[in-house]
Amino acid sequence: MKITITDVHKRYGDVVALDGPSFEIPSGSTFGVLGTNGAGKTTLFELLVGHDRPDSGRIEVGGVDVERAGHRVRERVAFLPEHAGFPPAMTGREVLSVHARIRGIAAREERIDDALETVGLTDAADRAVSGYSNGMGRRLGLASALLAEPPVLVLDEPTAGLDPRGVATFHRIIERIDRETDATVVLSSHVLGEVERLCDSVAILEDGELRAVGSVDELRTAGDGRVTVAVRPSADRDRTRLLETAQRYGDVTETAGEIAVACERDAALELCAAFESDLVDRFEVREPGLEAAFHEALEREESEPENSPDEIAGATEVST
Ligand SMILES: Nc1ncnc2c1ncn2[C@@H]1O[C@H](COP(=O)(O)OP(=O)(O)OP(=O)(O)O)[C@@H](O)[C@H]1O
Repeated sequence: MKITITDVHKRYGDVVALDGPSFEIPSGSTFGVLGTNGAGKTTLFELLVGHDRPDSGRIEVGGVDVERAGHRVRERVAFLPEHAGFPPAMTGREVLSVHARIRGIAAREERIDDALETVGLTDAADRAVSGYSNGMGRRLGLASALLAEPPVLVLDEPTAGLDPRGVATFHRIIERIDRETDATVVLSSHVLGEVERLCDSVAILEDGELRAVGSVDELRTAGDGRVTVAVRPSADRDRTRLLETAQRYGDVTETAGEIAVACERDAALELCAAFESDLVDRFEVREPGLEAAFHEALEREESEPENSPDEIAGATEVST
């Protein structure tokens, strides 16, 4: 089901949470909403699922205005909020049973079994939720969202706070939903690698404004095309020499012991040759990706002089 967002504005007192983004989310796609902290992602989702109303502008799901649809929007859109809590003494199955009854879902037992199976909680279904891990709790929230077999599924930072195994499990579930259903999945994330892996298309928000929108491939290639050469020094004492070499070829950043050089593709080959191999422990050439496109989209639109690229990068909590 296609989603159309048109010139949506939302303020909370003096804070402008959304400042007129307009874009379309194609039917059946997996769509990522990326943005720095406070960019307006959750606000957009709250409006999209009908929990709140825009001050102006319009959001349509399958041609129906969300505001006018009122509570009937729930027939079209299911939501996994960032923080979902459940009564700890209930079992997972009991939680879903209550949710299904509240929503008037037919063939409840069958739907509950299907949802539990999709999120991999069949074996834990009859255990109390108090004994669930963080990841299991998130998966139970997703199962609840799936009960109504919604044409649109909105997931607010579905993997935030999960350990790597929990993240991988969640990715597999989303990929399965993508493969096996026609649902349009809209998710937000700070993790660019996750969006790159799961999503067909992406919108980048900052300060409530749309900075970029398009398919992941389009945004990747819209970047400056530079590759990143990443190396780890064999020993800490070799860092300075490697840094001196790297700086002759491109823009250098250092994180967690890794030296990363963003440079032209031709320069990358020369740089690889210039590094003295015995000084380098690990060596990798990374193709341009969404991360570069993301930073570029934010920097291109940067208008406030106090928002230096460093500050923006520092505020994004970006990881790959
Ligand atoms: N209920 C509210 N009352 C007041 N201000 C709010 C409220 N909800 C959001 N805001 C403000 O609106 C702006 C957008 O917030 P929002 O939560 O939508 O951003 P976000 O992109 O989801 O951020 P994060 O990645 O940190 O979750 C922020 O400045 C936030 O402080």
